[in-house]
Amino acid sequence: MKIHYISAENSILNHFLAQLRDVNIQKDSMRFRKNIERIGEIMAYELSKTLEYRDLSVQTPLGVKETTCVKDPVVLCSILRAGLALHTGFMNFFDNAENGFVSAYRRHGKHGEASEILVEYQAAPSFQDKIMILIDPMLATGQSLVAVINKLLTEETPKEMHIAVVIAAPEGVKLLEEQLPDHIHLWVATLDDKLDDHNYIVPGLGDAGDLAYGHKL
Ligand SMILES: O=P(O)(O)OC[C@H]1O[C@H](OP(=O)(O)OP(=O)(O)O)[C@H](O)[C@@H]1O
Ligand SMILES: O=c1cc[nH]c(=O)[nH]1
Ligand SMILES: [Mg+2]
Repeated sequence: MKIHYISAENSILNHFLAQLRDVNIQKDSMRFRKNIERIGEIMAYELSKTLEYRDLSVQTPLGVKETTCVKDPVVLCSILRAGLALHTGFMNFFDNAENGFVSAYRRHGKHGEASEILVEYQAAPSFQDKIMILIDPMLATGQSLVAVINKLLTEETPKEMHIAVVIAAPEGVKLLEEQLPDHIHLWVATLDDKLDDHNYIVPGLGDAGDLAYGHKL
């Protein structure tokens, strides 16, 4: 897997990440969603630098400008729920992209123990031979992303596959490296220290889905 750590050099991205994590600022759910969206825009821009471009002639009122545009169709696909705000940020930049949505949740056993990840809902276009960007802000154990990708890749083969996450735990990065093909790109806004006993990222930010959309039952 090719891993790209976006906050390796200082930028305004760090302001948005700091606000996401801040236990007081993050209580403002509109700001929380907006900051995830802004990070999605930054990640989309960074990722766009690695894509292939084709020539384009643009007619202006005064002449013709030879320029370039993204060569291949892009499919943005996010994992519900927490992926939605990050998805909006990517969509703001890849405005012609097709869009897909999948669900992933952990089924708990009778005694509360965690079992397998179920990927049940899927509403997505074909991504055969396209640039596929899979979006989820939190990479904790990595099990949700592995389950989703294993299901998606049995159906079709994209030209390129990119995974975009905001905060990653080392445990999740390791699982993805072990389980996913080498050609996949992983884009990480920031890498944290570890997981806690409940598989939350430390220091992380808490529960991204709940902070963006409220507590679920
Ligand atoms: O790497 P993993 O250990 O699999 O965990 C990461 C998953 O957990 C979060 O979703 P969550 O299950 O909280 O759902 P939500 O978006 O509805 O809150 C997050 O958005 C990922 O999808
Ligand atoms: O820390 C975590 C781990 C998984 N999902 C979250 O929202 N936060
Ligand atoms: Mg959640």
